[in-house]
Amino acid sequence: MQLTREQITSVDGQNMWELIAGFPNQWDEAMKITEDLSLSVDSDKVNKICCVGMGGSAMGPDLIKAYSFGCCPHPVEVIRHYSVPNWVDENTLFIACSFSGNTEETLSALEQAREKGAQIIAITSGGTLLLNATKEEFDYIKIPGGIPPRAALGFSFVPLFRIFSYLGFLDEGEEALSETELFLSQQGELLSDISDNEALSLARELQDTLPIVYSDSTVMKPVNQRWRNQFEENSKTLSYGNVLPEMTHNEIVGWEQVVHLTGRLSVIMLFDKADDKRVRKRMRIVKDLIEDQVASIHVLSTRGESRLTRMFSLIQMADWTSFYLAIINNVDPTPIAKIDLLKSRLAEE
Ligand SMILES: O=P(O)(O)OC[C@H]1O[C@H](O)[C@H](O)[C@@H](O)[C@@H]1O
Repeated sequence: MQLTREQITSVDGQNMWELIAGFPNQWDEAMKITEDLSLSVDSDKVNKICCVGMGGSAMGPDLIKAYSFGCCPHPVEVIRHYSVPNWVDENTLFIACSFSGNTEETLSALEQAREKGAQIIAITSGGTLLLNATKEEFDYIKIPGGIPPRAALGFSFVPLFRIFSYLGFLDEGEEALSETELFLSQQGELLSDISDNEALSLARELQDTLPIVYSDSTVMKPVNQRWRNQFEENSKTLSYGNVLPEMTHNEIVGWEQVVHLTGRLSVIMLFDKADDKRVRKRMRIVKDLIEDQVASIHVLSTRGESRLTRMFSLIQMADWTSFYLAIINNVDPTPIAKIDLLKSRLAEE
């Protein structure tokens, strides 16, 4: 059954539709903002990279970490906390990512990294982070503001791509950025056709279930995480996930005692052509072993040529699927009432 425009506009009060549909343009804008990037970081000194960010602003760092897994010569760590690890020092490239520039965990971690003499770059649209960057004169990339951080993934990821590329840490270049932009426009056209599209059909099959997302643990790990985060923030639907091979050493056994949930769980398996072959085989076996306990099981494969395009092909699918699930659930995808409530309670103490 198709959706109507009226159905969408009556639920999507703050126009998440526009943001998801506008993602390819955002990608293009982010490429333009960062095309003449120049940094004062001393790349010869850098021997490890530590990124900090929370929620939607940790997704860019997670993606660059996974994307550069096979080519970056240095370890990359992503911190989602007030504190930084003891190893952060003057040879650490420390990238602070906060869309608003006011997230307390990110600001606290940044302060510690400053004290330890790390080389700092900030990616933000404003707030205290931008203020600190200008006052304390560390490198920053200013991105446009005014939208929910999770809808600003192009603005948070492309600068990271450009930083890593500038420092010579990547094996794919500009052509991967352009291929991704073109791919996102073309796939976006298909996924925004409300008469019938893949994301909408998937959302319908997921309705009234708890979606569980499985994937390989290297390149696809943050893509897996994006699916869950978007189900949670956009669709207001609890989602769970895990990565292979690890889950085949413990979690798979847990499927023995979920009889009371049979029919209430759905599984999404994310595949990429570069997945480890043994992991791929494990994934297929897992599918066989759990198939009769789930409401539905969906195998999704990345599309496109470059690793970058492939990762973002399923990110865009996640964004649209979570959007449609929100509309089907009759909830506005934009507000995040529970996070707002939590923040106001935190401010009381
Ligand atoms: O990007 P920031 O402004 O630092 O925000 C990070 C996170 O903060 C809040 O919890 C928002 O509700 C999240 O959606 C967001 O991703």
